[in-house]
Amino acid sequence: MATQQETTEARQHSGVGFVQTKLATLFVPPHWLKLAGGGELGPIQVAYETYGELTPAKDNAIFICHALTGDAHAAGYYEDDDEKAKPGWWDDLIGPGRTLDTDKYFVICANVLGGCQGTTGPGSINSETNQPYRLNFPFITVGDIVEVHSALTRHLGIEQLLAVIGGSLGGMQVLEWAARFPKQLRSAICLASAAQLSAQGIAFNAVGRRAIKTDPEYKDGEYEAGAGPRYGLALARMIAHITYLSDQSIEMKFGRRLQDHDTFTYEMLPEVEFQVESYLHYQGKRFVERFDANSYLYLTRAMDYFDLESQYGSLTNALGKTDARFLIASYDSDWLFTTTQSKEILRALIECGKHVSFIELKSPFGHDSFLIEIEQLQNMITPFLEQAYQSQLIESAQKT
Ligand SMILES: CC(=O)SCCNC(=O)CCNC(=O)[C@H](O)C(C)(C)COP(=O)(O)OP(=O)(O)OC[C@H]1O[C@@H](n2cnc3c(N)ncnc32)[C@H](O)[C@@H]1OP(=O)(O)O
Ligand SMILES: N[C@@H](CCO)C(=O)O
Repeated sequence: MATQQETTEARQHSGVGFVQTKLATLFVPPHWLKLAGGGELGPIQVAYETYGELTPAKDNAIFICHALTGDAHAAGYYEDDDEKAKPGWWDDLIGPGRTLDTDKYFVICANVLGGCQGTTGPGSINSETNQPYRLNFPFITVGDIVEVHSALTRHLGIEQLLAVIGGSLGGMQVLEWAARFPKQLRSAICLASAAQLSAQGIAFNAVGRRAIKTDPEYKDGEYEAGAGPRYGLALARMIAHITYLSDQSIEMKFGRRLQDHDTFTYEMLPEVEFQVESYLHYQGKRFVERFDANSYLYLTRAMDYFDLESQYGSLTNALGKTDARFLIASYDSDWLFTTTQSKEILRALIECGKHVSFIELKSPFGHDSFLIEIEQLQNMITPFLEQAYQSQLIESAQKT
């Protein structure tokens, strides 16, 4: 077994090595963020990480938009991580020589507005009352989330991003970014996402929220930090997690196998008989350790509200103003964000004459494939980014 020192050294020399989360304070009053749902918010603290170096021309930046429960920690390790800690959630894709090659690109990832991993959200202190916002936090939309990311990009001195990339809720942000700030991105990669959350998606979110709100520990959102509706939040995650899997992956991983015994117990307790039950309980338990219930309510609502077509009149109106090149990818086993939904985006982009590539990737892993199928992502994204990078270099050379 590796010693602590060996583990530390191995981490320091793998990928981007040790990283730190940074904080930016934006929308300092009177420059409030005007929210889509009405009202305004400020100041807003944003937790973000960067990997690689920004060029003097500030033309090599890539922004990663994370999904529902992700965070700014996309790559590397923190120096004080314990031995069991895993690297950032997309570590295999980010680093020297990797797809988001930090020898070449400056990669940014920020926690979303409304989140609970450093960016202002319902658990943050409202500077006007000195109390956590809790349910006094205003309703937010994907548009508001993108406003904050866009402001962070400008705060870092970057006028135009080489690429914006994200899966699921992250993909919604990519589309919204192209619609809202069409000139701020040169290319856009939208994975396992859609231009609107389906009715089925809203339905699952509704059940999750109900699980949280009916937990007696929810206390109308007035629970103390570190406490709260653990049972309801775990249940919400268990339900949601099923939607991130596929029938095939559940069969593959667990089938009907039993967890700790060879025959049925014919007992109601302990509750865990099958491996899949144990797995879901584990996913629920892990989730409660890292996520806040009020954030979950606000962010799932933001997803429910997302509908580019109704917001901009049509998808072509929404996506017609940008000159960005698009890469759209869906997964054949994803029943939460389907290929049909990705094709709606594709159709609109073709209709308005945009440069777009589309692929339906084959994977048994359902919606979460974009977190798991790293090799596929490498094969698809590396050349797409290289092309964006080269065309940028040519354009810059022509200008000088
Ligand atoms: C997208 C963003 O922006 S970031 C947010 C992404 N992160 C998350 O969603 C965190 C939650 N994690 C996950 O959803 C998944 O682990 C993924 C998608 C990240 C990776 O998927 P996979 O590699 O297929 O892992 P899988 O879903 O099989 O889970 C493995 C875990 O289940 C545990 N497990 C497997 N079988 C069982 C079982 N029968 N009983 C209990 N636990 C089990 C494993 O021990 C392992 O635990 P660990 O994560 O502590 O190491
Ligand atoms: N499993 C990922 C993707 C959900 O869309 C998450 O929790 O963020």
